[in-house]
Amino acid sequence: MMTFRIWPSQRIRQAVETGIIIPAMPLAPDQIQPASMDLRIADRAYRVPASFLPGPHRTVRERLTSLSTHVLDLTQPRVLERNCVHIIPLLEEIRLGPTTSARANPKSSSGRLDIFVRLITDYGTAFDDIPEGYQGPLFAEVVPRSFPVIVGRGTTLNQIRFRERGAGPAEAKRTSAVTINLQPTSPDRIIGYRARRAAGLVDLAAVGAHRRGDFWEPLTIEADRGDLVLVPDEFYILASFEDVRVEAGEAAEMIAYDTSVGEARVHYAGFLDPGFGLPEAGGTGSKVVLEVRSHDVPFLLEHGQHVGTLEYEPMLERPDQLYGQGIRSNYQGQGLKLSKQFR
Ligand SMILES: Nc1ccn([C@H]2C[C@H](O)[C@@H](COP(=O)(O)OP(=O)(O)OP(=O)(O)O)O2)c(=O)n1
Repeated sequence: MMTFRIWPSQRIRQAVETGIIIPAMPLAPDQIQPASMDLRIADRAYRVPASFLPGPHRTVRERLTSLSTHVLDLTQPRVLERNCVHIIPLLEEIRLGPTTSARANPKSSSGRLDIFVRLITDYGTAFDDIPEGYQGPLFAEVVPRSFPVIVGRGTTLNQIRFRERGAGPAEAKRTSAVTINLQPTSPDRIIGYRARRAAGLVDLAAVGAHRRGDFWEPLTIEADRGDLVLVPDEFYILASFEDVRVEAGEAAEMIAYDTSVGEARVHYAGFLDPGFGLPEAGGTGSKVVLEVRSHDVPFLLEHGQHVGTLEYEPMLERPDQLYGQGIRSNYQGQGLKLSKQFR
């Protein structure tokens, strides 16, 4: 029998002190979150013609030697262009013990900006999954989809969660359904946003500095309508119908419901912190943001359609800080919210 438990913030901090996590530069404030650590991009971005996995016999650097076509120096702010694949070494290396594995996911802000981000490891055969005992560097594959973005050394695009295997009775994961809201909940009747084509650059460091109307078209809906036709390949930000609540002793991950049926992909950011949506951490009424795209054909999305499932996992210990409590938390208590770069 085996149990799996997620490392809380204090355990992650300890792992930095004991050399399990090796940052190339001192950690940034707020880098350690209640159940995850933000990963920072390092000095260079390698343009490659296509996404890849190194496979069991090669390191990422070996693969880059033959695939890289151009190198961007990230010691100065640089533009990552839309639909170009970049491989970027991260400032954090890890030396996991034999009972620790890890999983990465885009940060909520990356998802909301339609930046496709996946983690790659040496000898990796899957994206975002780091096997038990992995020792080595970490890389991010980064593809901005809707907007070109400005990044530089230290920008955080994805995050890592550590999972400890232990003895004990296996527990079934608690799950809950996430459905789409297409009913107006505010006087402006806005239920979502569609990314504008040919908008400007988004500077990821410039929080609150971008006018939302320049980048996003608001979508309003009549109370008696309850559906929305998704135009193929357009990007939409919508919100869940459900208020979400993650208890202090658990963390959650959002999994796409069924990518073959639901043309609405819930694809990107999926980690929810302990305390997200908890009333005592200021989270009453927190919704999850759903990043939606239709492929190939126009698709009729309906109010209440099941698009994702939240899987809850126990923490190893209660984290010493919860989401929304004394830490920079941009999305606690949110309804429908664009990424923090927009005002
Ligand atoms: N699709 C998603 C994914 C996450 N969240 C919420 C739950 C998370 O606990 C919270 C913060 O997620 P991240 O840490 O990934 O977000 P950022 O680091 O971008 O923002 P913050 O500065 O608030 O930490 O956002 C959400 O509403 N919708």
